[in-house]
Amino acid sequence: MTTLPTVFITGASSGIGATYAERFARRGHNLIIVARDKSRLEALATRLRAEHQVSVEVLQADLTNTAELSALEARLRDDADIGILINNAGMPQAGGFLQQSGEAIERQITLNTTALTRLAAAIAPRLAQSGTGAIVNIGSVVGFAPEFGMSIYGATKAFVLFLSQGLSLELSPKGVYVQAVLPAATRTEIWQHAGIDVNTFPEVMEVGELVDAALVGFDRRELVTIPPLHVAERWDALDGARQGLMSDIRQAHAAERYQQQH
Ligand SMILES: NC(=O)C1=CN([C@@H]2O[C@H](COP(=O)(O)OP(=O)(O)OC[C@H]3O[C@@H](n4cnc5c(N)ncnc54)[C@H](OP(=O)(O)O)[C@@H]3O)[C@@H](O)[C@H]2O)C=CC1
Ligand SMILES: CC(=O)[C@H](N)C(=O)O
Repeated sequence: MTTLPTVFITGASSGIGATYAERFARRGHNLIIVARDKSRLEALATRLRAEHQVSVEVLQADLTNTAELSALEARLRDDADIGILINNAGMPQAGGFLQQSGEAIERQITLNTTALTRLAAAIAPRLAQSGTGAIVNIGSVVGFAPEFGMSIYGATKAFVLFLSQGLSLELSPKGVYVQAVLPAATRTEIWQHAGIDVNTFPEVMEVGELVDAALVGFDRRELVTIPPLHVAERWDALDGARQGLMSDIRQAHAAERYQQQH
């Protein structure tokens, strides 16, 4: 019987989520794995139970379905064994802004931001109450890069970073660790869903390397983990510039360049 917290992982039927499941099972954590494809989840669960002697529960859910999301929220609120949430499920954007239907936009924003936020909100009060636990949100370097031409996807990932920074400020004083993980191109099925041949990219990270690096950041209790960023000071400079900008915001008057010329 393990005393380690149970890890609740969304989007665990493939790619980064399935790899997190494998890595946490290897560390001896019991798991709750969530996605729409039940047979893939069951196959993963069977393998992890056999290889690592951990308990793995499968929850089939579409996170864009309000009733199914509500059931997951209730579980996160009530199950005191769950101490780590890996908010990983996400979908890419196929095509540019002009190619998006209203339904596709809503689905992507719902999955990548609303569901992620609601699941974090469901578990956070219990973790804050107990003064322990972790929330890991999977963003993307695309959230830094409007130049990449994935405006909606990138905006959802910028949201994930902002939310994680805000949650960390609010929750870390209460003992809850929040991590934003920002991968760049990683070899998973997401690229097929985006209609992009990942083999045409000059560089792609293997998913095991990505998750192992993210877990190094997790173990260090790092707030923002960007495995493909080789010069860590770049992030420090960006965040420092943001804070510098805020220190130059003066609320009483418009800046001189916006003053009417008389
Ligand atoms: N691979 C990459 O290059 C990068 C990925 N990321 C992010 O990493 C995360 C994981 O993606 P990745 O592993 O690459 O992609 P995959 O497509 O391999 O995995 C996506 C996972 O999300 C699940 N999922 C998709 N839609 C829903 C839904 N409506 N409800 C519940 N689960 C859903 C899928 O399962 P199912 O279909 O069974 O529901 C699957 O398990 C995403 O948030 C992605 O944006 C960030 C940067 C780079
Ligand atoms: C399809 C993508 O854009 C990818 N998931 C990424 O975030 O780099």
